Amino acid sequence: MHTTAAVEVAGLVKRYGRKTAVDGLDLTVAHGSITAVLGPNGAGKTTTVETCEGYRRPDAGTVRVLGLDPVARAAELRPRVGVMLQNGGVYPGVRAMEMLRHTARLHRHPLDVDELAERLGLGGCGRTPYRRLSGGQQRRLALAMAVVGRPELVFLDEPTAGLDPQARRATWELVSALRTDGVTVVLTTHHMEEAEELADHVAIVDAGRVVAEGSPRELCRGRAENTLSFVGRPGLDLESLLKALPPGCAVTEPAAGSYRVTGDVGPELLATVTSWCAQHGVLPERIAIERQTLEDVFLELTGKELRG
Ligand SMILES: Nc1ncnc2c1ncn2[C@@H]1O[C@H](COP(=O)(O)OP(=O)(O)OP(=O)(O)O)[C@@H](O)[C@H]1O
Repeated sequence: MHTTAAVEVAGLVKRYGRKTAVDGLDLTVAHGSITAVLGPNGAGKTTTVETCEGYRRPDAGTVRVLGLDPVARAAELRPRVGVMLQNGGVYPGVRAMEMLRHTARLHRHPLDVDELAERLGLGGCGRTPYRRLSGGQQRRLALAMAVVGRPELVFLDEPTAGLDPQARRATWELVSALRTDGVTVVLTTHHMEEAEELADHVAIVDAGRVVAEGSPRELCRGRAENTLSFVGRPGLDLESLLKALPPGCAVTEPAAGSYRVTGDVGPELLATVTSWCAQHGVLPERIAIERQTLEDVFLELTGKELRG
């Protein structure tokens, strides 16, 4: 059992000159989980991740990674933490597989390099110099380098930016497999469906702070826009239906015979409503479900206008 979190960020402040990039950010990442950090351009995601990686010193607040200070204990953390930077960090003339083999040799028990390359679709470009790889190939190589040493924790900064659908799928499978192996993953992304598909925990960052967090379902749950509607005979006993529903739900009949249930709309709620209908001899027609997606929640929290 772990007694501390894999990553603990408390009150982090980071400034570049007069610009405050991170402004009192708190984040706790549980061991063995996948945490997605979302936020508009310039929200402070990369700065936060780079501080956790030990590349930047906090101006205020504390950062602990696997219980250690990432700057002071960088040497201890290096073999335990995998890092995928947004921009390569690879010498441009080096061939892809040479780079991966070199990185593998720095670790005691690396993954099988050829298998990993094959899995990420890098098999065909192993002899290509880094600078001639496509943007997507460079990202996949960076991902391979981050995980080849079997780290306990990996930071992935926009791992699927610019990837085609197949490569994105392969990346998702690799990230899921890391969780199965007990690896903790922290990733930043602009793809809401990526966070919904992969993340156990999502932190939405805006203007250098976490403005909302929770599982994707928690973040979308319980909003007025989550509704289940159906049509039945007019004048159903709304109080009786409400009693059957979990706490936090509401039922209305906005027009005669037209019903609206709001709350945590999921499979359980649908089953409860239809079973109540069956018990009361009602055949619900035109059942429709509307749920807020993570993207709706994100836009609601961070605004719809473009940021500079
Ligand atoms: N080295 C730097 N020097 C000066 N300002 C910087 C530097 N790096 C980042 N910034 C500024 O700090 C703010 C946060 O940047 P950061 O890269 O952390 O955001 P981000 O959320 O990762 O954005 P994106 O989604 O565009 O990658 C931005 O306003 C950016 O312009």
